[in-house]
Amino acid sequence: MSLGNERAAVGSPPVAAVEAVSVRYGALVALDGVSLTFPSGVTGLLGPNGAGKSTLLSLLTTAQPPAEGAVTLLGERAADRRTVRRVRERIGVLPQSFGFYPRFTAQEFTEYAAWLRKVPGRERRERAREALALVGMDKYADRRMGELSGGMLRRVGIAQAVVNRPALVLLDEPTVGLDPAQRVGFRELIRELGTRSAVVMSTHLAEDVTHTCDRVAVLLDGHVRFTGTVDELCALAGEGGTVESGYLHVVGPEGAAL
Ligand SMILES: Nc1ncnc2c1ncn2[C@@H]1O[C@H](COP(=O)(O)OP(=O)(O)OP(=O)(O)O)[C@@H](O)[C@H]1O
Repeated sequence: MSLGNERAAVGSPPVAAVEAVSVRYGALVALDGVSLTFPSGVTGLLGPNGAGKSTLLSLLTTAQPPAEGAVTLLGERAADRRTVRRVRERIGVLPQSFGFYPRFTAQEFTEYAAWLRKVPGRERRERAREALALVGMDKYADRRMGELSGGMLRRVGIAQAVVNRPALVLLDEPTVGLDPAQRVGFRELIRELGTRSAVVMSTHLAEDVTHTCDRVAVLLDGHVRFTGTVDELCALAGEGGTVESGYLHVVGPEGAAL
């Protein structure tokens, strides 16, 4: 089955980019002149609590504009409302927690997400089926959302994020609340998504990055402290370095809590 977005060729322009973006909440500076590019494959955002990961994701979802700087999505500068509306149709989002009507079945919920993303009416049912099959939830398509386990809900969360065959998928801590076996399955799923779309995911788990990501950006106090491949991050800690030791090398004692 194909979701229709082949991996971009090497050397093609990034799928998303932020340039010198700043975000403030009152006096608090959540992002301070951050520049990053997001190519195809899976990019992990690592950083301690409050580093600015969710704020950066919210810029990429177009949920909020930056106070300063530019956000470019799928080759278009997300500056005016029309452009934002257009690019939104090609983006998939799994927020940290998502609301749902508990009496909706998984199929109905996913079709509803397809409607929100402007998938044509005649295609919605099939696309929802396809997305639920991708996350291994096809056998639970008729089960009500209020009756699903936490892990099943996360799977449906991914299904709704990819139902529009997005070119860019944004996942905010997708493995939170999953048991170890579910986490392994989820990592495979995210790697699979990374072969079809550019995926950006925030996480607190070094293991998620080790097993899932091609590239990683480390944020601390609203600044980018590192960006590069996972191997490059590991190498910072010397021979035998891991994502965790590379991360600690980058953030030092002040950012030690992932
Ligand atoms: N809506 C808001 N109003 C005020 N301050 C906010 C708001 N959202 C985030 N912040 C603050 O902005 C900073 C960055 O928060 P953000 O949620 O982006 O960090 P994070 O790296 O995602 O953290 P976590 O890992 O805990 O989810 C934090 O200091 C946070 O308290």
